Amino acid sequence: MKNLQVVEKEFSSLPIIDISALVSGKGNLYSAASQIRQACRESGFFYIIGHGVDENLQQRLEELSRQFFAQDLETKLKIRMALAGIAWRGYFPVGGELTSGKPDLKEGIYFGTELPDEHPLVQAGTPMHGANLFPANMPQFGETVLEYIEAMTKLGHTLMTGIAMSLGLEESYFADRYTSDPLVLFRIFNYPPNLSPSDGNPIWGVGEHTDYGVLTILKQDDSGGLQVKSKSGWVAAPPVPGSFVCNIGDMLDKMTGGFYRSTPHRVQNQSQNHRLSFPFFFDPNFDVEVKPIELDNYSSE
Ligand SMILES: O=C(O)CCC(=O)C(=O)O
Ligand SMILES: [Fe+2]
Repeated sequence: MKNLQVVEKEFSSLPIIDISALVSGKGNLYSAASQIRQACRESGFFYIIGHGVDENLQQRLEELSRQFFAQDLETKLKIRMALAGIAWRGYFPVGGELTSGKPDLKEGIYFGTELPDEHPLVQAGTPMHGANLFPANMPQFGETVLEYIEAMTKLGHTLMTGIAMSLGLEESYFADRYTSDPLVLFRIFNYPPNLSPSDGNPIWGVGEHTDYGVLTILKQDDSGGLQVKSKSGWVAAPPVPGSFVCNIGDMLDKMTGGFYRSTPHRVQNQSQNHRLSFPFFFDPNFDVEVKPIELDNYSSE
């Protein structure tokens, strides 16, 4: 999370970019790349459509997630984060996660690439590497999460080719240097309906923050509540059917010397329902050192 005092840019909405050419490798790849460039310069946020991620898989994931969170706390705590140690996986209850020191109004589960105990990195005690904690009473949940992680990892690689092209770099720039074995973090959050406090201070589902990594790809349900910080105020990022919301994290902001923006955002569930969201964080290989990207076209739009 970067220093939030950076100069914000003005924007009033987030663009919707059709990335089907990047996914298929056919058609006008440069049009998608130039739209990505503009979005990353302006707000660091954009919707994608034409991504090809199976709708049925997404529905199954959402349904199973609702079933998981609807269980009593004791059952959910059977996969609590403390049981996974440094692998950093499992369930945390409402109030169990803080943003800038304040508890968020959400519960959630952390997942990552599934690695068996015998894997050398797990044996070596590498942080964030290990087996997932899946609920034993819902066998389909684990399978579906792994299928989704696979689909999103593929999408992450595709988007990184688009981002490379958008910077005028060769398509494989990130794959060659940084993301051949990406660190992926997948979270599922459940934001309870927001019971407005009597003192008038809003309770945030997630307080204002920027994302740490390179790229975040977010699936959200139809509740709404995500807001992105523009110079003159907060811009809503409401659900758009069939889309994901993508945003740039601090690492890519740093790598481009701030040319691409890691923009503060926050969540408040103002609906009467439980809001589910599914952020997928696509980050560089765990042991790689991230360096500035030398570009000669930083100044041109
Ligand atoms: O739930 C959301 O819509 C966004 C969550 C988020 O910003 C994050 O996990 O970094
Ligand atoms: Fe975020």
